Amino acid sequence: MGVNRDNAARREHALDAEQAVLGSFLIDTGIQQQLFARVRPEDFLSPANRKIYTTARALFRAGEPVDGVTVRDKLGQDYTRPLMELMEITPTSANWEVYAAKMRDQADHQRLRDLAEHVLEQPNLESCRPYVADMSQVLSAGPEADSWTMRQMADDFFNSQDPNVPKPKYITYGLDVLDNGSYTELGDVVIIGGYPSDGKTALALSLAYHMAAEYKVGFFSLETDKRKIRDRLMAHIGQISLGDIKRRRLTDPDWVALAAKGTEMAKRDLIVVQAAGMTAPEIQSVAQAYGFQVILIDYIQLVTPETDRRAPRSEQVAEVSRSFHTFAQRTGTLVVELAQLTRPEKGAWRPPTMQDLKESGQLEQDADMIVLLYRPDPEDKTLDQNETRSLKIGKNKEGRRGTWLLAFDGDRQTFELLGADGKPRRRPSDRKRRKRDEGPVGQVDFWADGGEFRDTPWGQEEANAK
Ligand SMILES: Nc1ncnc2c1ncn2[C@@H]1O[C@H](COP(=O)(O)OP(=O)(O)OP(=O)(O)O)[C@@H](O)[C@H]1O
Repeated sequence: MGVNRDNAARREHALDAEQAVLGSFLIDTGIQQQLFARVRPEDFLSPANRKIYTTARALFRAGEPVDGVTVRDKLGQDYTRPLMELMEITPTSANWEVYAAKMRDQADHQRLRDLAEHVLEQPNLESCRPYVADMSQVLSAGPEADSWTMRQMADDFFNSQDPNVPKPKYITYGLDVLDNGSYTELGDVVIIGGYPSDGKTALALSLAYHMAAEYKVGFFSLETDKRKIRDRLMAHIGQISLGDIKRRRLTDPDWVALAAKGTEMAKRDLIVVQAAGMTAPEIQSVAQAYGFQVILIDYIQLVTPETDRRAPRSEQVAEVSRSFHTFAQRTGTLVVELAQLTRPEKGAWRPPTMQDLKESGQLEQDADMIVLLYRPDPEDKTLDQNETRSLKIGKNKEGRRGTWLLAFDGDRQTFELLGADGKPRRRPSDRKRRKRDEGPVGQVDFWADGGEFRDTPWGQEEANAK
């Protein structure tokens, strides 16, 4: 009985705070910008209050005025009375921040209680982990925005340039055009866009394997079966034929090649997660539970949206995109999202652009770097459709953009930058022709040649407009 009374009192208290926050922005337009940036929809325990809030915030974000009339127009006549009451019972907007903090506390407390209930239902320690990770996430999210004054910024800048301070560490991908021309760090979002079957998964697996030498990497596969991932990785790592793996025709030299990579493989911290049907928060919980520093999502449009299923597809994808953007920043995780591109209307071939990212412009907005991978122009008879790919850096917030030609060896799931002579440094077909008795291919550095990022005849750079 006592517990129920406590719950009821807590709820009543929370609803008072919600009404005070809603009333505040309805009577005072001056606080709206700050309030809409600080108050999260999930802080409202009452669905009706949350609806008023999200409607008003959507109006504000669309640049529309927000007051009792405009919000009522969006919500319908049924809300006339509740909106009027909200304005009547709010004497001042001066205390909105106190009420917003109360709401946040209440909502976080409720979330913890819900998660604790889930923990109690779990049969073993392992299945508790995602919930405990979520609990620590709730507890670590501070209510205050992380702000920096100009003075603090200047001080920090001078300190950061001190020669005694270790240089910043940027992510290396094992692909020289990315390694030398981008400055992505943990906490960023990178998109690899491509049409189906153009090699996004192959490229992402190679990047994941490379990054796993330094970071704890999680590869979330929403589409490809983990055994297929395994075969592709082994073809890539051992530089052996994927076709031979499929047909179980591996020879002694192939086994030797794989065995030679045993020590290297053991040191790579790469975990493949079968993630079909997962939502963004579910992926994020698993990522936190495993402590991944880098996650790759194959592919983003397959992540199950949490929003209303009847909402337009673009809104659903936008929600997923924003969720990963916030997650990357909040947890300092590098998020690499694979994304499908919409094929252009029938007609002449054209290289894809960032606007072709399927179903959402939000993806483009949330990314720090966007890489597009595609087959060359079919009319260009000098380039083989199967063995060549273009790699375009379409968005590079802190670096240069450009387009490069790569040789793609599908049978070994390996990409290689084309040489200055316009030919692959090692032609895929040469590799295929390699005699079986030649033994293992010694080369591991499937892209990294450590060379300088240059304006080369085979890479055309574009002026970075942004
Ligand atoms: N044994 C093989 N020999 C040659 N090429 C192969 C072989 N196996 C697969 N490939 C090629 O590898 C590529 C694999 O594409 P991948 O699945 O990585 O593309 P994707 O962009 O992720 O596509 P999707 O979005 O449909 O998953 C394809 O171009 C395929 O033709």
